[in-house]
Amino acid sequence: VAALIPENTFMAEQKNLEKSLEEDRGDEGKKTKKHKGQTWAKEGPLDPFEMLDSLSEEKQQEIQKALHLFSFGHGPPKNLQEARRHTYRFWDTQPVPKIDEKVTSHGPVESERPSVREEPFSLPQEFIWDTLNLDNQEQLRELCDLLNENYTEEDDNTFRLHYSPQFLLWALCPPGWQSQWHCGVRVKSSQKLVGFISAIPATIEVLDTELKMVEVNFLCVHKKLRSKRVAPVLIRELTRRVHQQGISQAIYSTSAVLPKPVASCRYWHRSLNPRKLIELNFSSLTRNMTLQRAIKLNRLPETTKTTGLRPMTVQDMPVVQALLREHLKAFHLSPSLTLEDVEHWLLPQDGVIDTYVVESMAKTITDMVSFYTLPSSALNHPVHKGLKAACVLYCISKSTPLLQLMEDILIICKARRFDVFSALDVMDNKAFLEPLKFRMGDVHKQYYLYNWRCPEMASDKVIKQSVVYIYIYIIKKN
Ligand SMILES: CCCCCCCCCCCCCC(=O)SCCNC(=O)CCNC(=O)[C@H](O)C(C)(C)COP(=O)(O)OP(=O)(O)OC[C@H]1O[C@@H](n2cnc3c(N)ncnc32)[C@H](O)[C@@H]1OP(=O)(O)O
Repeated sequence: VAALIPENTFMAEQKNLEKSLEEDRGDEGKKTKKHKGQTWAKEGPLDPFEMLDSLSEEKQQEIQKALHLFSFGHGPPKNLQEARRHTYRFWDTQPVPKIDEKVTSHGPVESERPSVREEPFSLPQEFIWDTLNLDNQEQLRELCDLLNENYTEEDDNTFRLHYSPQFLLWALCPPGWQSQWHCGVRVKSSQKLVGFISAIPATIEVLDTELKMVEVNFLCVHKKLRSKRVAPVLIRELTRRVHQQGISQAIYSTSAVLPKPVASCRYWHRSLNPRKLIELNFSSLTRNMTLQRAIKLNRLPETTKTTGLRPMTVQDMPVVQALLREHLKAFHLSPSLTLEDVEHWLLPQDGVIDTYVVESMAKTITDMVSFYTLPSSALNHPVHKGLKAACVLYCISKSTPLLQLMEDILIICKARRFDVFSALDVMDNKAFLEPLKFRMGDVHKQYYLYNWRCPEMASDKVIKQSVVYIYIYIIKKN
């Protein structure tokens, strides 16, 4: 790395950027000063973006591998012990409970309406804010590229996410979406998109309180701009834009441990194509396990058992909504879904979202399972081009035994050439994970509420599902 990057280039850039961002971090313990001109890139020895881009793909990958090796121990804490030792320069300034706080009460951390500043938070002069217009194909494609190349937490360049434009429209434009909540950062000179954060509207039941809030997702900073305090500026700017609409609470989930999780969940994975997963190094063979035994262990019946299991249609929407409403009542943290929400989030869309329902002899819908599709591409693999994952969103079984229903869904997914099926241990999922041979991943997912205090809850009391798993990271750790 040192040989490829002129000495001090990144250090100098980082100092300038840090300085500029600090001037805007008034509430990170420093007084806000007026923004002074910055000398990022142009007066430095070389623009690091141009320099790295001019290298061959092979060299860039070598650098990324090296950065990955040297980056252990950096980044936000991954567990509670690390969190207790970490100084949260940004998060300690936000209306969230402290990491060690014993929360026993419910309610807003700050109940007064915040005064909302009119103008956006300022960026170093080489960068500009850009509200993305996702109706514009070009901008949607740019967002796909940013996320597909940068939306992984740990990257050793073996896999790349493959969000499609349709998937992002599904995830980012549900009923009530607002374009100002699709908040991007571009390099002024080249217009390259290098940062993004989003919010979508959500009505969430937290215990017995229904709150209109936003769900924050797709926080992403280009790999070459990491660790420069860009993320806090993106979060502040999005918060300002959400406050402008009179909303003061948010829900979000990350694998990082921040102050302070309301619930912690874990990923589980079911191999549908064990040979491929092993060849791709996603799964590994444990001691005493041969490839043949792994294939046998994961074998599924050829045909499904449940009569009346079929894809959901528009006509099913009201019944599915009622089924969900009834089911969600049992949970402490759950979304409240309108008919339009059900249409948007659950109605099957090829390559994005699938929902299967069970129609009884009496023509009523008794059960449902939904899952979304998350493909990724394998980089530099001699045989395999990519990997197709299904991630469960909701499963409700009222009449069909849960194990039978889920096994049938696994059979359908295998027939549809999914390689792996993933689930979090939220809702009632624990009941089918081990019996159906899911394997526990070693990555946790923490759920957070912004500006809302509430005691910690067990994962099986949570039903809020985020549609954006950082899949590659999760699977490889399995
Ligand atoms: C009322 C409305 C409110 C709306 C807002 C509600 C809050 C929403 C909150 C966001 C919900 C997002 C939900 C999702 O999308 S979760 C998915 C997050 N994205 C990724 O993992 C993709 C790959 N990684 C990246 O792009 C970067 O590493 C990111 C952008 C994550 C951090 O960039 P970078 O690595 O270059 O770091 P920095 O130097 O700029 O900044 C360092 C500061 O940032 C804190 N940090 C690090 N990672 C996260 C994280 N995932 N959530 C919140 N904070 C995070 C960190 O503790 C430190 O603060 P502190 O330790 O000093 O205090």
